[in-house]
Amino acid sequence: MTIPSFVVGIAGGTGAGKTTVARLITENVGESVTRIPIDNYYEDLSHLDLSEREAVNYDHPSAFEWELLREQLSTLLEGRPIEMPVYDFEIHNRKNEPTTVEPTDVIIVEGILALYDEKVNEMLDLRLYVETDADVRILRRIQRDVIDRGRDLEGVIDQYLSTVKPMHDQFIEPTKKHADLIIPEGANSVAVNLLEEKVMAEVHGDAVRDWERPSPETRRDRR
Ligand SMILES: Nc1ncnc2c1ncn2[C@@H]1O[C@H](COP(=O)(O)OP(=O)(O)O)[C@@H](O)[C@H]1O
Ligand SMILES: Nc1ccn([C@@H]2O[C@H](COP(=O)(O)O)[C@@H](O)[C@H]2O)c(=O)n1
Repeated sequence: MTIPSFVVGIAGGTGAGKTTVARLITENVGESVTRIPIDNYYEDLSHLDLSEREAVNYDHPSAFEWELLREQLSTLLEGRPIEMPVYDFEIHNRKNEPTTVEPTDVIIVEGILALYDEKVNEMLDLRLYVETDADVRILRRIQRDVIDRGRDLEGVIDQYLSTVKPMHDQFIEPTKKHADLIIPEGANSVAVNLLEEKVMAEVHGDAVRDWERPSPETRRDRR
């Protein structure tokens, strides 16, 4: 049984480079890492038809099933496997079959609101916020949504202006204050190399953890 020793949260706006950072910092540690994309914890919307699901605001915190994420994360932290839901962006819903996820030394929790929920934050050993300019992010998003997620250009633009951008400003960007580190320009190589070394040290058991998370009060005092 593996009890995870290092849980990293990676938040940031759409297209900021969260998935890329997660991939790069873990690419040399093989199977010792588990990635938990919080997209998989979008609420089950099977009770809605496709056109209703298309109209949902997927950037609002209420779109996520936080209780399930908390529960499954703490199960992994106890060294037990979970049945993680799997999300399908083309149908705006979970797939029928979940996937079994075993606990590993390092766990990466990644998504636009990965630093939003207080209870999830408490389970994170390291909180990262990936920050990339909005113009770069929207260009990346258009490309990705049209090519990989089966969307049309007009729909991507409408969604960006009506929900993605306002929710980013209201809910996602403010979670930056919970971050231990802010990574500018997404996958910048200096930050990626440092974090990769840290992840490898955790996996090989020679990591030195000499920090203690400051309480919210101490953080405020430091400003
Ligand atoms: N530093 C970077 N330079 C160039 N392209 C990048 C960089 N980081 C990410 N990308 C590209 O931008 C797109 C979105 O990145 P991704 O990591 O999926 O973002 P997120 O997970 O934050 O939505 C992907 O096509 C990825 O290859
Ligand atoms: N059915 C859905 C669900 C989510 N989205 C968008 O995905 C974005 C989050 O994923 P990133 O990889 O970009 O971080 C989020 O901004 C949602 O708008 C969607 O379009 N459709």
